[in-house]
Amino acid sequence: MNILTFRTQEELNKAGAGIITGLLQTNPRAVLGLATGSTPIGIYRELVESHRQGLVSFSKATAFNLDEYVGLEPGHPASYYTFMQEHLLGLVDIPPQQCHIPSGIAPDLQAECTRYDSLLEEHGQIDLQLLGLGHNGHIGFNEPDATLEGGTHLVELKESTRSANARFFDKPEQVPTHALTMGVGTILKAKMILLVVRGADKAEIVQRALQGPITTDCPASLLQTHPHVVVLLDSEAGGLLK
Ligand SMILES: O=P(O)(O)OC[C@H]1O[C@](O)(CO)[C@@H](O)[C@@H]1O
Repeated sequence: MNILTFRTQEELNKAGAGIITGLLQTNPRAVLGLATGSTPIGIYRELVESHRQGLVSFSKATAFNLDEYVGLEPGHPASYYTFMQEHLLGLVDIPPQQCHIPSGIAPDLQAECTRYDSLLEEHGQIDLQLLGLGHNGHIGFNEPDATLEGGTHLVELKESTRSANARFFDKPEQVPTHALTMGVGTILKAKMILLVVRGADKAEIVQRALQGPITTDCPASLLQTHPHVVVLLDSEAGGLLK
């Protein structure tokens, strides 16, 4: 595991975008696993800028998003579909048919999970999986539990996750109770994982995830078993590392 700590958000954003740009320059057909939340926004901003400057193209890449809320139409302002359109996918040259995200409004959610896994399977391995980290150690929406799922599945969100994400909604009660998420098995199958964490409020979970016991109580701790993880931290998030 390669842990890099940055003094400024700008340096961190440029480093993250540089890794993704470098991958696309050597492998334009790369399969990217993408994340939502506040954490990747600055990296996406840098990628959009690099694309504007003609330094990187997404035209042959494929994107798979980690997760989506159940019950939100793609056009809902807080859906992860909208998030990705506004922050990256709608701003670069990736064709829409190469962008995938689970549908949270599918009439049969189990069938939707199976469809998403089949699509992932067809594309082989994800080349680079970008991840943020939940305060409770979740990756994607894989919440702490006695067991974790390998493939895409329906998850009931923890109250702490719902309140952490309430800032994206008008009222806290509008935060959906459930989501579809890629499983930990799919995440760990990626060739490379880029975990990004910012802020003092995540320093404790960063320490547990990267240096604590490997346990399903902290899903991100399973990343310790992966052969190629790069972690980008700001100095606050890395403040409790030993
Ligand atoms: O980056 P944030 O907003 O702190 O969110 C943390 C994590 O929770 C999620 O929003 C749930 O999937 C992730 O996308 C994100 O990595």
